Amino acid sequence: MGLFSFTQEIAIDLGTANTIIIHNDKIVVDEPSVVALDKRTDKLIAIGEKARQMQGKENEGIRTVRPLRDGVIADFYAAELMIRGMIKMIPTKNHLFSPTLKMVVCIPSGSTEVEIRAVRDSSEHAGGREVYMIYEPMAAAIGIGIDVEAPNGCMIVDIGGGTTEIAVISLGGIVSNKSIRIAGDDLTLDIVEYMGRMHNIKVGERTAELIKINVGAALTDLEDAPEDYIVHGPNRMTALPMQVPVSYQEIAHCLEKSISKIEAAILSALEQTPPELYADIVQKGIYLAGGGALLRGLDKRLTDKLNIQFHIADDPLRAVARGTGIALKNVDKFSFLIR
Ligand SMILES: Nc1ncnc2c1ncn2[C@@H]1O[C@H](COP(=O)(O)OP(=O)(O)OP(=O)(O)O)[C@@H](O)[C@H]1O
Repeated sequence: MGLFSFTQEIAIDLGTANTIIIHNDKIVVDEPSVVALDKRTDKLIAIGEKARQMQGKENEGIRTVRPLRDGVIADFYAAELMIRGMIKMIPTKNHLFSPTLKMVVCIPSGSTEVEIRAVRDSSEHAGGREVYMIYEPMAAAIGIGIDVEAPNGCMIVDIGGGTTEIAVISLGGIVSNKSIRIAGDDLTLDIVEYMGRMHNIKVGERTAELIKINVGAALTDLEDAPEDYIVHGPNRMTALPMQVPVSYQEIAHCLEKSISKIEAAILSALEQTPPELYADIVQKGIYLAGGGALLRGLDKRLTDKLNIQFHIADDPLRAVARGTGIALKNVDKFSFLIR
């Protein structure tokens, strides 16, 4: 290394929907996991929010790409450009020399060897010299503030964009885990399909996501009910503009099937949990993390259905990133990090 080389330590929550980077205990990047590329040359045009704004509005020369699908890298080239570009967004005092990167990156607990390799390769190509990986539910648990090394079982349900990860953690390891490819993005697609079928209105994924955020619900009877949300878009048949008020009750119906699948996966994970750990989980409750945890009434629905208390993590969209940041400071201590 040269005389002026310095090490920058970063933690990356590389998500299907959002990527968050932590540096010096602070969130320095929080952007949608999207890149816009020149169709002809494959050159990078925009990253993150700027690229997201181009989604669905591309002209002939531009394509937007989400490099991750279902929690894993689906497009290596785009993933590398995205990681590199987001690292460049980190405000740094020293612009003259590029730093040596020490990174902790989180990966879905169901990742195959090939998928883990893909994250490592992309991180190294983006400048990582020392790359550690951590499983997402472990990072979520640490981010929630759980002592993951204690001889106590805890269950984390992390509902992200592409995957729902359900894991039981004890003594610094994942005892059992279940990862299903039904999560926030599937709920969004349910809404796209529903709006077309029931209201004859064509909506894109961004509008459907806004519907989910504004009136998405897991119960048809909410104590704190949101007002109807007005959706604007073209009629599917006539292409004329229309506006439709949507209530949370109808969105709860529309999401029912996917939520039931998440519920069934949690139940099956509980069935596979060893009895001693099961008792700990019943006593402490189950923790919900990831953006999906924000769906109205989900915690209540699960609590009532399974008769175990569900707790929503503080700022659930950032729990995994917070935990990854803590792991970064403890790379010598946490033996469960993948080197
Ligand atoms: N208020 C909300 N209500 C419901 N869903 C929400 C809300 N806010 C965000 N989401 C959803 O959360 C998902 C993103 O969550 P998160 O950032 O935890 O996922 P990710 O880490 O990018 O994905 P993955 O873990 O699958 O790789 C998106 O599908 C988004 O639509």
